[in-house]
Amino acid sequence: MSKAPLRVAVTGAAGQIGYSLLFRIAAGDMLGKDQPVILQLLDLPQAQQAVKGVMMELDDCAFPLLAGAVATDDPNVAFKDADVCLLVGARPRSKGMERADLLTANGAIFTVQGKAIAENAKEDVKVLVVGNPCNTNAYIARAAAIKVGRTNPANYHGMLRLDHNRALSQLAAKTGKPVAALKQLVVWGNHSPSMYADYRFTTADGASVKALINDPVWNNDVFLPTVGKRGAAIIEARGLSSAASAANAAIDHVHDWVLGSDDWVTMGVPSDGSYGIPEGVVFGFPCCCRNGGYEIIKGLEIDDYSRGKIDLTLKELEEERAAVASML
Ligand SMILES: NC(=O)C1=CN([C@@H]2O[C@H](COP(=O)(O)OP(=O)(O)OC[C@H]3O[C@@H](n4cnc5c(N)ncnc54)[C@H](O)[C@@H]3O)[C@@H](O)[C@H]2O)C=CC1
Ligand SMILES: O=C([O-])CC(=O)C(=O)O
Repeated sequence: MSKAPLRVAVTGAAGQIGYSLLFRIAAGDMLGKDQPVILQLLDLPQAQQAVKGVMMELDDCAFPLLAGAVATDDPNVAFKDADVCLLVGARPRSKGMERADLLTANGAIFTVQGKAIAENAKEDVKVLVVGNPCNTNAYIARAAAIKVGRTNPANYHGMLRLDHNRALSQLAAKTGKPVAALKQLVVWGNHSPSMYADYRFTTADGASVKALINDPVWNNDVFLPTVGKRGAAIIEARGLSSAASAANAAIDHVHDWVLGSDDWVTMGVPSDGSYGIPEGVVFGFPCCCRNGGYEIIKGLEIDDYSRGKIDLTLKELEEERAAVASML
């Protein structure tokens, strides 16, 4: 017997990431090849015609798993009974624009959407914020949702998976090992150049990647800036932000959260106080997923270098948090 469809709400459905994301969700890449889905697409009134066009193309793919699709400009309709919400819609950073400028522009959007999710979605809804600045937008949506109650505050995430995947790829190139051989990577902190991609625990076919590379100068001067500034490098090259790789990372994040992971995955999750990160701050942590839930991996040793990096990215998040405090 086929499974009952799950409802997936996607905001910013007419945007670039939306265009890379929706077809893969409908093809079963996110929730499984046996899991029917209903897409609930939210975008601004002026983008509704474009969303209709995307829906026409979804029709034309004749996806066997696509059990329905609706388009709306009303968050209460988009999030109704949603099992998963992907909050992609936001004002994207354009060439030369600072992330800080995005904070106020996006704060209002995520207050409204957090409230609408808490009032309308399933009680165990899983929410992933992609729209930047995604950690703080997730923090805002979670704060608005907590005021309503009903949903699980632990289920409001920000997306660090693109940073994780970028770091994996750089490490594979450096070590000459296939991506699939690399295990136990973590990217701590904010989805911004301040993030700290940490391969001290990473193994390649069981061997220590840190020992294989054995090059702290490369780590500090090449690896971390390359991963941290990759988004800006893509914008510089394409004139547009990274859409296909961001969509891929969103699919990876939700896929592993729902279906489980056999390796560590980096997720931007509300801190439970682990590693000295204040409770509630949405922070990139090493996680493992099972039975539809996730856990922060505890007890990893934090050396002085790492503590410095983690504190730096936390400081940035604390500043973002202070900047939006009056909106909450
Ligand atoms: N976390 C991550 O790793 C990454 C995040 N991003 C972020 O994702 C976001 C989306 O990027 P793109 O798809 O390239 O942008 P885009 O500009 O192509 O699309 C954004 C869409 O969101 C819609 N939108 C704006 N406000 C909305 C609202 N209040 N409700 C619903 N829809 C709304 C717009 O009408 C547009 O269709 C940006 O904030 C970008 O910075 C991009 C890449 C990676
Ligand atoms: O800065 C942006 O808008 C794009 C982004 O987050 C990334 O590619 O990491």
